[in-house]
Amino acid sequence: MVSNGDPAVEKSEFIQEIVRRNPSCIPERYLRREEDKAKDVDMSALADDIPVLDLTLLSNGNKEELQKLDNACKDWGFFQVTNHGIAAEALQGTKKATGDFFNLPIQEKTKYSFHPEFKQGYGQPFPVAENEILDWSDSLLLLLYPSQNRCPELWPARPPEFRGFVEAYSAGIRKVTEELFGCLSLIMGLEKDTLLGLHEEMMTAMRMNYYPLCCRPDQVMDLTPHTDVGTITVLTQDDDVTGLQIRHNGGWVPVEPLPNSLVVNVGDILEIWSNGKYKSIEHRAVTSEARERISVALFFYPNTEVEIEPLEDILAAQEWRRMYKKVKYGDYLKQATQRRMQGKTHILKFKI
Ligand SMILES: O=C(O)CCC(=O)C(=O)O
Ligand SMILES: [Fe+2]
Repeated sequence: MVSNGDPAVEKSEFIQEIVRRNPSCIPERYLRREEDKAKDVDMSALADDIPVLDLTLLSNGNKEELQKLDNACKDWGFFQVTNHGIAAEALQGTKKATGDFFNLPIQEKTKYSFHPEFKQGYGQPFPVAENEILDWSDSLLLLLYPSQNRCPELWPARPPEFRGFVEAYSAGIRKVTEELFGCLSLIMGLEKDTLLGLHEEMMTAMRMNYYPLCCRPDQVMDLTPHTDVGTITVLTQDDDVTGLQIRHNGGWVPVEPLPNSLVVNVGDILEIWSNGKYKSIEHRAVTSEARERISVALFFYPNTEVEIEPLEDILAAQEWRRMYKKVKYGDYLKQATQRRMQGKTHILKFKI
């Protein structure tokens, strides 16, 4: 019996609090279904095949590396990036500040509780249906760019270095992202500044994920399988605990942390712009060890007024038909945030 049946515990919104009160309790609402577990196909043997790219080579126009980027986006939708120019101290400091925030007393953290109107803050960002199984994670979501989307009152004051790290880290990751969009534009046969320009104003949101330890990690899901709804996502994760898994050939492949590297994935909008050439891949978080884990994801997405559809130049160069309808990004985002992330459900609505 893993659930202790205490209704006060079962209603708590923060899994970290539930674990703190009783580390051996797994409330019913967090237990995975047996039939879902039975569908898991372990493909960890392929972990070493997930591409690792060198950003300096990419930026210098190295043909072989650019070809690897093209293959990575086509075949995996995920890759790791080294030589990206972000100092190890900035990466480690951001993760440490994230951990320090989550380790504050709950009364301190709830000062930054999720604000439904501003759509950011600490806590569950999506409405959850009564019968839905909950994820074994808590998160802090902050909208960073454009700066008028910021809610300074939802930026934690503790630890004191939190704000400085987020500012420096997100500025560094935006530069990496701009560089990647330049390289992607070139390999898609477009002008170098096309993809960045298509955003009109590149928006950025940051989700800090905290996965508390679990006495029976096999019984829970840290983060439900989903795709990201922007153009690309750049993530930094703990160096010494594997948790992120990606869908590949019907199974799940772990993304083994490569210290001080970044994990990048294709989001739904890049899949649409490329008319399906690049894939927004389902991913999830699980832990096989009784360990806590942290990840920090930066999501990049276009201005909400931008009309999203397969690019004309791409269609002209492809042998297959147009695969997605036109949609205003704000409408895409609205339908995607009305319910919890789940599989590829959002993009499927716009498939022709
Ligand atoms: O924690 C991870 O590695 C994955 C996080 C993620 O997929 C997300 O925040 O969208
Ligand atoms: Fe994600």
